[in-house]
Amino acid sequence: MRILADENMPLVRELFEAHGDIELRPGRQIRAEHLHDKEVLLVRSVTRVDAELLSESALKFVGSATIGNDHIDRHLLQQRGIAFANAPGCNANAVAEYVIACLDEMQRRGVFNPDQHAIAIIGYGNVGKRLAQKLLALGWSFVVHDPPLLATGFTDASVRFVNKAEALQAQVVSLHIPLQKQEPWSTRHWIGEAELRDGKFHLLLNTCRGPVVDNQALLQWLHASSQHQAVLDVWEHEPNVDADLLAKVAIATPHIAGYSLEGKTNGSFAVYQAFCKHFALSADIPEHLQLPVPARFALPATAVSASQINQQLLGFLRELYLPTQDDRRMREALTTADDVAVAFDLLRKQYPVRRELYSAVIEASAAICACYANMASMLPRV
Ligand SMILES: NC(=O)c1ccc[n+]([C@@H]2O[C@H](COP(=O)([O-])OP(=O)(O)OC[C@H]3O[C@@H](n4cnc5c(N)ncnc54)[C@H](O)[C@@H]3O)[C@@H](O)[C@H]2O)c1
Ligand SMILES: O=C(O)[C@H](O)[C@H](O)COP(=O)(O)O
Repeated sequence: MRILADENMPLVRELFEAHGDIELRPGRQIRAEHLHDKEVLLVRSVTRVDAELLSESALKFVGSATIGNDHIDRHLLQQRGIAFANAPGCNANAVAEYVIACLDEMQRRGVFNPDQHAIAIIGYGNVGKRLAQKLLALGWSFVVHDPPLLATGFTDASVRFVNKAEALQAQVVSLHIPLQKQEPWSTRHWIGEAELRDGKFHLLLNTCRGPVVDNQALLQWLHASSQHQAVLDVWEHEPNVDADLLAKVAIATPHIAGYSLEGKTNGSFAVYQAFCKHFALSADIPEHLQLPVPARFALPATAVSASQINQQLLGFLRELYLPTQDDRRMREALTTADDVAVAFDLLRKQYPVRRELYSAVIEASAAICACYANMASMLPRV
């Protein structure tokens, strides 16, 4: 079998080489002429899989090691009888930890106060649910907006669902919806001039897709008041980041919210398992490719109240991940770059190893475990 894969897919060679010849290329440079002799294409979000790319191909399987699918023409794949798999949920915990880490930083800067501010989670899918679990565990108040999910009959008594207007009355809005065109749930410029004018939120976090927010309207909103703050991991017209917007954003990162080692590796594993299923191959993942535990933390026996434990947990998260380091690297790289797009992609390609608190081991006394049973999502292996 001949396989073409994005070079930024971790473990791709180790996983797939037993099943065929693998050629690796930078995702943005994958072209139709590279596919004429391939049966399998493995991509990330930067490769548009459309009629132009598939014009010379006889592909049988396309895999995307991502949650988002907006770069894939799935209708076309279906028409052409090409199997497709992505990696739902692979980096959901990474994104949720990124959002908590950013809120923690905004709390430190006095922009976010969990005792006074509510967070609106927009989109209650894999990421939104993970984030909600962590907010519940931390005791930070939030509401949820996801009408397409409610339209399926979904219920969840642990959260409060609100309509869009009500969601935008929250002080903080965090976006976790797909970029999609289909009405009635189209999400391009879901936050635009009207939402920025009529909403009450003063802090906007976008970790889903750049075009979900009208970036020019956002820039004007940021100029209008120093109270208005934004955390952007994704950008309209990525990798061409607008320099004025970059300068005004509180925390800026190069589309890495999901780039924990776990998040990226899970993406490769999920695509590998779907590939094996499709071609009826054994899908065992060798033990030596499983990730080691990233860290062991101990909760002091003196931390008995919920707020003391929360502070400890946020401290552990800070030890594993500080979004301010990504922010600094991005500003340094982009403000000195001859070519912003190249610099943006290089930051992503050379992203340092980042591990999740979720896969750390946290030691705690039996009393804390009993009192904190509800913190399962923050304390996975007490
Ligand atoms: N920055 C990153 O690194 C990163 C990582 C992972 C995912 N993402 C993005 O985040 C998005 C969400 O991820 P997920 O895993 O939670 O996806 P998901 O598919 O599990 O959930 C998306 C949720 O959004 C809801 N939704 C769809 N349209 C909506 C609308 N118009 N209004 C309100 N809700 C709507 C859906 O009903 C669904 O529940 C992905 O599509 C991807 O684009 C970004
Ligand atoms: O949708 C996702 O899973 C992420 O946004 C995406 O995977 C980011 O990383 P990329 O595929 O661009 O490397």
